[in-house]
Amino acid sequence: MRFRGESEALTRVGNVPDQPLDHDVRGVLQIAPFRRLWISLSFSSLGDWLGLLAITAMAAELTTDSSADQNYAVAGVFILRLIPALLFAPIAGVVADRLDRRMTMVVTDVLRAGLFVSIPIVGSLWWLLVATFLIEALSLFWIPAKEATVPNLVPRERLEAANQISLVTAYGSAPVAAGIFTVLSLITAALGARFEFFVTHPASLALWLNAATFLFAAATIATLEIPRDNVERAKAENPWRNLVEGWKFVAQTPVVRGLLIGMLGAFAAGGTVVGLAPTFVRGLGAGNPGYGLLFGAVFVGLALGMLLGPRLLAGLSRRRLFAMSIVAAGLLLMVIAVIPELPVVVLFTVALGLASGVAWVTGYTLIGLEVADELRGRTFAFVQSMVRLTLVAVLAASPALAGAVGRVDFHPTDDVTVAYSGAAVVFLGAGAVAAAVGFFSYRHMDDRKGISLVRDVTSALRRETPLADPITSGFFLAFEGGDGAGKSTQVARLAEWLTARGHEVVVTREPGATAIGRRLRQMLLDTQDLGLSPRSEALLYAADRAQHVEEVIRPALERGAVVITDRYVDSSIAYQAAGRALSASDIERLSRFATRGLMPTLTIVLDVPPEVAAERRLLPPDRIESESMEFHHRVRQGFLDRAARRPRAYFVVDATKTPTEITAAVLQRVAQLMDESAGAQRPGSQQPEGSTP
Ligand SMILES: Nc1ncnc2c1ncn2[C@@H]1O[C@H](COP(=O)(O)OP(=O)(O)O)[C@@H](O)[C@H]1O
Ligand SMILES: Cc1cn([C@H]2C[C@H](O)[C@@H](COP(=O)(O)OP(=O)(O)O)O2)c(=O)[nH]c1=O
Ligand SMILES: [Mg+2]
Repeated sequence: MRFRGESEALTRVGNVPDQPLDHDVRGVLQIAPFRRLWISLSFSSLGDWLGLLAITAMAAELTTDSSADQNYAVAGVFILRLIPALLFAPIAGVVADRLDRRMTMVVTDVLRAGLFVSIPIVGSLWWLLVATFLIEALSLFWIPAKEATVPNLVPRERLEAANQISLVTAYGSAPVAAGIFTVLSLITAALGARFEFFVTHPASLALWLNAATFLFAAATIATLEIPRDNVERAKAENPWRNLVEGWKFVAQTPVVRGLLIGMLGAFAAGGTVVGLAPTFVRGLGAGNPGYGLLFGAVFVGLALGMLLGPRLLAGLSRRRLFAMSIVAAGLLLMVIAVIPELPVVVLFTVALGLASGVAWVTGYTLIGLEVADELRGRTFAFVQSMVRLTLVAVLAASPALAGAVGRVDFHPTDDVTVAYSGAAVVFLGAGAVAAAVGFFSYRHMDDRKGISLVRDVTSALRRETPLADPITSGFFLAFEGGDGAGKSTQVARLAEWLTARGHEVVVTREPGATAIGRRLRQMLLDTQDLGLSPRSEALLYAADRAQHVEEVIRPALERGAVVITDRYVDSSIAYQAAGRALSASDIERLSRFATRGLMPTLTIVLDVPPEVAAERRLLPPDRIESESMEFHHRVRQGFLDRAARRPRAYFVVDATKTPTEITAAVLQRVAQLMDESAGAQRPGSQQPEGSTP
């Protein structure tokens, strides 16, 4: 069963955004409503960190008996912060989608402020734990409401910049909070001389300041207008159905599933690193300073990745970028595990942080771009709860696993021994898992199947227009060969056969299939010598082709038609590159620019010696036909070389045979191709029933 509104629930952008993503940070902050949300977010994240510091400090103070008890109290705080996610996240998602998101944020902020104020006043450990649990539960309602709101305030092309700012602010406020906490501790000490209360409750100031940040955040949000789409749809059903619908959506939508799996892989690996970093560093023979260095490296990398990564690869499909960065993070973790040298480890850790930062930002952006408003809250809530669940599981399991593995000695040669700690071995495994998961997620949601990743990445780095989305419907066949090889004859026969089999067939040619193209054709084939230079000739053919693809070929393929073109890119390679001796790679680049990378499924080359072809000619020769025999020999070789390089995409026929023989060979090959692709369940391909031979 498919999810009811899948096509509407996904707001499809296409992987190559129509408008390039705009990473101008100042620009996005000029959007007043987003700026207000961001200010509020900055204050509440500052408050969050401050609260975490204050609460853990207070938990330790309230349990003065023994250091073991203190550890338990602190661990208890962490566990209490994670548990609500499991219980409430799904409900929080439904709330974020059904209710007014602004009200949700304001109410949760005010309630959190109240709880923070109450902690030092009640002053007991049990209340501290209860309040922590409640605060975390409230945050769970606040987060999906906030995440789902960002795409409503910011135009799509600025969404990624908005996410970058939000994430960097959320994590960047941690050191600021630590600084404030230290200052507050000093003030508290001074106040303690006059008021007994501050001696017994040293974390109170931090908690109250924290409460103030939440009140401020609430006041800021209260003034915000949040436009919503389609809330009515979510409200039309009962909450229970909303919940089930949210789960189904996540489980049945490939992008979201791929995203979730990728994020879980990344967080599992990340959790392992956090949990085992101290042991791992000890295994390297580096103590606390090494640990600090490694932590710093992760944060520097994360910040770099969040800020620079998306900009560096602005033109790349976000789905590809997301999965790729998770694979990279996994591989980097494996490298870190096997090289037991601190400087190398630190360097790779920066890279690891970078890859994770990119994955994080793009993951959020993808949800914002591709999930429709009324399901977004539930999607974010789901991601949140799964991430936390994974973290708890991994944090609990990885130390035990590392202990069970123990030290492993590796002997590259007889007299050399490299010792690996259990932590290193677990890192290796976690890295492999993350890489595999990233690869799986890539396969799952790749939206540019058929376009090489390397190609996409290089053109993104070079700031070239990315190749267009691959065509997944219709069939694209090209006939190539010298003048008089018999192309027009064969095109007509193939078209007739395909039409008889029930296909919509579009027959077209180059140059001159469009109004612009016909004018270009006149210039190109005029026998009167206008002194056209080879480069300008190449550009005119490319201009004709660009118009041809845009006006004729792409629309027909999108309808699911079979397009047969008499000449295409290979003619330019053969005539302009091989014939006119221009650079083949220049011509190739020019053609890619003109076609945005659209290539035929199959190219049929009719191969004939130019002398034979010239004898078939009935009309007087045009400008190109008038070229020398050497020229036409080079052209012929140009076609054959090209076909030899990618034999699977070409079918070379000896065109000295009779037309009937050639047709038979061509029909057989085309029928085979269509059967193959019908077997491969190519979406949209027209395969009328009863037409298989
Ligand atoms: N296999 C063949 N053997 C002999 N003559 C052919 C063959 N195919 C086509 N012809 C003839 O050669 C001439 C050029 O054919 P055409 O299909 O227009 O070639 P192209 O489109 O490649 O220039 C036409 O007069 C056509 O009837
Ligand atoms: C499409 C294309 C054609 N040409 C030349 C080849 C042909 O001589 C001419 C097109 O003429 P046309 O009469 O359409 O071809 P044919 O004689 O094979 O039926 O343009 C190029 O040089 N470069 C190209 O990219
Ligand atoms: Mg022809």
